[in-house]
Amino acid sequence: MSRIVARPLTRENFAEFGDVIDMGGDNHYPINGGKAERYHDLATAEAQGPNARVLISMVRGTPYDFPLKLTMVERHPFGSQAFIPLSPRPFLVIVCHDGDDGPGEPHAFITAPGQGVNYPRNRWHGVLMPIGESQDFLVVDRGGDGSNLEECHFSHAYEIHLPDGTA
Ligand SMILES: NC(=O)N[C@@H](O)C(=O)O
Ligand code: NI
Repeated sequence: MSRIVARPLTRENFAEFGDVIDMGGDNHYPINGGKAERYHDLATAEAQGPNARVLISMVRGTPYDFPLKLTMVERHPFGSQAFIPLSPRPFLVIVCHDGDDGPGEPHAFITAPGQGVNYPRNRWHGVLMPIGESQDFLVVDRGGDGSNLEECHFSHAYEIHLPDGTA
């Protein structure tokens, strides 16, 4: 089984896959007379297809055991999907570029505590994977008619490891 070790997620190394949702970017400015700072335009929510609209939901995810046997990734053909953690804990992010016939090799990242991600429409990704304990997330994705879920089961599984020292 191919072994993949997750690497720390940064704006730079995740840029080819999607958007990072945190306060580490440069696009921020004061609002409300200086009583608040807005971290602006971190990601775009995409919603296409019949009766499409952008949804804001919450998800309580249960943790996965590691090393993880990754057998499947999914994508959403009609819209993007963002996961913003409501607690300052890292979670695992799996993404793939498009391959010749389905997803390419998986790339595994571990977020910084509190960091969220946005998968653009049709980005292959692993399902939500908390680490160590249950974690709540805000989810921004697409609602509407039609099937917005496409799954791909790999012909061979991948063994996903967390970096040494991850809780
Ligand atoms: N179905 C759902 O809300 N979540 C998945 O799409 C996922 O990416 O975890
Ligand atoms: Ni998804």
